[in-house]
Amino acid sequence: MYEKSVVADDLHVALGGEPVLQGFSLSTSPGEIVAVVGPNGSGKSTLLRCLAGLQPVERGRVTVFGVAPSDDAAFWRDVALLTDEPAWYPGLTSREHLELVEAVHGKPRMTAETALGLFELTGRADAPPQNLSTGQRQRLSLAAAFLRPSRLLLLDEPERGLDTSFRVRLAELVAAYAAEGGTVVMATHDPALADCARQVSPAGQATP
Ligand SMILES: Nc1ncnc2c1ncn2[C@@H]1O[C@H](COP(=O)(O)OP(=O)(O)OP(=O)(O)O)[C@@H](O)[C@H]1O
Repeated sequence: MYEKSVVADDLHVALGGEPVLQGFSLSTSPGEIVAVVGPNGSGKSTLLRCLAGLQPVERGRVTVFGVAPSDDAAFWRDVALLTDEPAWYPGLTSREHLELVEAVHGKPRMTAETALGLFELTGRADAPPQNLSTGQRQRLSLAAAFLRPSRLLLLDEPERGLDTSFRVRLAELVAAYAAEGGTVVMATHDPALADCARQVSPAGQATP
C-alpha cells in the first residue's frame, strides 16, 4: 500500500483563547515538498508543532507514516525538526558538532565533511558555533538536520539569516532530499523557496 507521510485532518488549535487553526487539513506523500505560507501570526509554526506532536490539538488528528506523533525515539528517528537555534555543546567546534550527529545516527545521509562543504562551512569548521555569524549558525543547524537520516523534514523558516545565494542552495538541498523520497514541510516567508513547493496556508487559503 502507498503510504502517506503526513496526514493532518481537521486540526483545531486555540492559543491564549484565540483560534489559530480552524479545521486545517493536509496530506503529503513521500517525495513531496510543502511550503506553509501566510502572514506573521497565521499559525505556520503552530502547524509544524502539531505535525511534530509538540502542540496538542483540541480537535482533529495527525498521523506521520501512519502513526500519531509521539515523544519516543522511533518517531524522532524518522523526523528531523529545525525550529529555533539549537543549544550548542560548550567546547565543541562546528565540525565536531556535525561529527557527533554523524556518529550517533546510524546511516547518516552524508559525512560531516561533506555537510561542511555543502553548507559552505569548511572555512569555519574549527570555530565553535558561538563564534559563527548568524547565517553561518543557521547553516550549521541545517547541516545537522540534513546530515542525519530521516523521512520527514520539518523546517520552520529555514531561510532565516541566510543570504540570497545560499537560499538558492537551500532550495536545491530541499529538492535533493525530496528526490530521495523524503517529505519536506517548511514554513517560509521566502517566495522563491515557496515557489518550489506546493503551498498551503493555515489560514485556510490555498495559494496558487
Ligand atoms: N504560547 C502562546 N500563547 C498564546 N498565543 C500564542 C502562543 N504562541 C503563539 N501564539 C499566537 O498564535 C498565533 C500563531 O502563532 P504562530 O507562531 O504559529 O504564527 P506564525 O504564522 O508561525 O508566525 P510568524 O510568521 O511570525 O513566524 C499568533 O497569533 C501568536 O501570537
